[in-house]
Amino acid sequence: MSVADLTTSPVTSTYTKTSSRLHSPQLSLSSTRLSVHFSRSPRPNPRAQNFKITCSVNQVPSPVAVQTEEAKNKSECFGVFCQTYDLKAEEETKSWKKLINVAVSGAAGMISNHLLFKLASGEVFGPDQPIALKLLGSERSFQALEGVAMELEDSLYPLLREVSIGINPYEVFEEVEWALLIGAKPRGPGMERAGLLDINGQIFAEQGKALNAVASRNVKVIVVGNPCNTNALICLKNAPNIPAKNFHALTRLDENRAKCQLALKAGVFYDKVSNMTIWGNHSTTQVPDFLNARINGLPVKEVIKDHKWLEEEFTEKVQKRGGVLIQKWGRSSAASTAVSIADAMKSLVTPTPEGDWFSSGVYTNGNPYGIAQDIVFSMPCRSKGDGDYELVKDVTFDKYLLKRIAKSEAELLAEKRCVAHLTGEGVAFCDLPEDTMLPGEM
Ligand SMILES: NC(=O)C1=CN([C@@H]2O[C@H](COP(=O)(O)OP(=O)(O)OC[C@H]3O[C@@H](n4cnc5c(N)ncnc54)[C@H](OP(=O)(O)O)[C@@H]3O)[C@@H](O)[C@H]2O)C=CC1
Ligand SMILES: O=C([O-])CC(=O)C(=O)O
Repeated sequence: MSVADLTTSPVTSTYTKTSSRLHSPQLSLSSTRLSVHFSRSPRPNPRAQNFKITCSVNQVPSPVAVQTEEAKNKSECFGVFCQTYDLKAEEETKSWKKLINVAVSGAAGMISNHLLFKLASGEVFGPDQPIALKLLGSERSFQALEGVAMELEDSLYPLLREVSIGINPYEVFEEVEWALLIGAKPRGPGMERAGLLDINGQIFAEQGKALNAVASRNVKVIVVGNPCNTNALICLKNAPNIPAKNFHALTRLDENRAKCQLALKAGVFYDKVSNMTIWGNHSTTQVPDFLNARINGLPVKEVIKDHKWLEEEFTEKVQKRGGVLIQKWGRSSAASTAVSIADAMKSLVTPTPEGDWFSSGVYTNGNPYGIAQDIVFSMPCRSKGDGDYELVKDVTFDKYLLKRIAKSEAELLAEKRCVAHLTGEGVAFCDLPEDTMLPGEM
């Protein structure tokens, strides 16, 4: 649609998507206004070279409404974050790093409500890293998203330089260096897991396409929305121009839960537990690895002699921790999930302590453990702090561990068959094992 079309015909579409970088006018619908944004790509400075028209739905904008001032440049900027300021000068005087763009989907949800404030405070990227938050919601949540943005305004975070809100992933993901994909439909009563895989899979297929079209070529993607491993697989398959290695499914919450349980049993503080791997799916088949984990630098089995507890109670406690919490709290883990997302990000931007590792659900191609190729599986990783990671080679396996890993692997292969229509691999065929559940399901 062109400006000429807009001036002569009523607007009927709610918003449009583009399949490539934004060369053409973009429409987006908020609850009260329709904004048309023109941007030129590539955009070295997102605050330059833009023109914005803001008009009410059903109103015909006049060409004189086209505004070119610097102050109106940021598409979808929110409130105080639309003020002009000289970030470059501040970067120089404060020795700040270059602004980093972080997109968060499901931004009006419970997990985001904790995470956004951690990100804005500098807890993840450090006190010298200014940040732009790009919040993705939907028509359903737009008003709530405005409320979230208002709370961010009122928090006066020095490092938070931009907040923008939108419902079109092709706009929100533009040039982002991190994408935290949290938004997903929760599984409701009576809903089959296959149904959840399909509904949420479609969200992640679309978001993968949008990332592929407009995000930074080296964007790091953390998928949180469940079923997160298979959603991450769908997302990366729809983003062929972004390295598959850059996609993560969040299993850090499971790692943190496992460390806590081992510390409790051993009677030590949880910072004494290291080398904790979660293998496999973020589901009740996940495998918390007590064979390679350490307490005070010693193998867990030397510290906790009750091996039956390790194999049975410990493993099940970690697998079902989310469900027990839902029973107590009436809703699923939000604060601890946000903490674990921050932990997962910090693990990628700071060097992993010597000898230790962290868990993340990552793409299996080329893995040294013999796990099936072409799925997203939680495995032990190390990072130099550059946003990238490598898989840890020096881990050992025994029969128990291999058998459990094989079960989680089989589950993920079945999930993959269920979403073949979303990964470009043909006709879906769903034969999920019956006991497959999310950690929050009991
Ligand atoms: N990997 C992990 O360790 C964990 C993963 N999770 C998962 O994270 C996700 C988000 O959890 P949480 O923030 O607590 O959930 P909330 O229900 O609070 O928020 C989820 C957001 O998802 C969005 N959404 C997208 N599509 C739909 C849809 N079809 N129906 C309803 N909402 C939709 C909504 O935002 P909008 O309307 O803006 O799209 C909503 O705000 C869930 O999938 C949950 O299972 C939770 C805990 C741990
Ligand atoms: O099942 C859920 O939505 C919650 C979840 O993932 C968890 O607590 O680990």
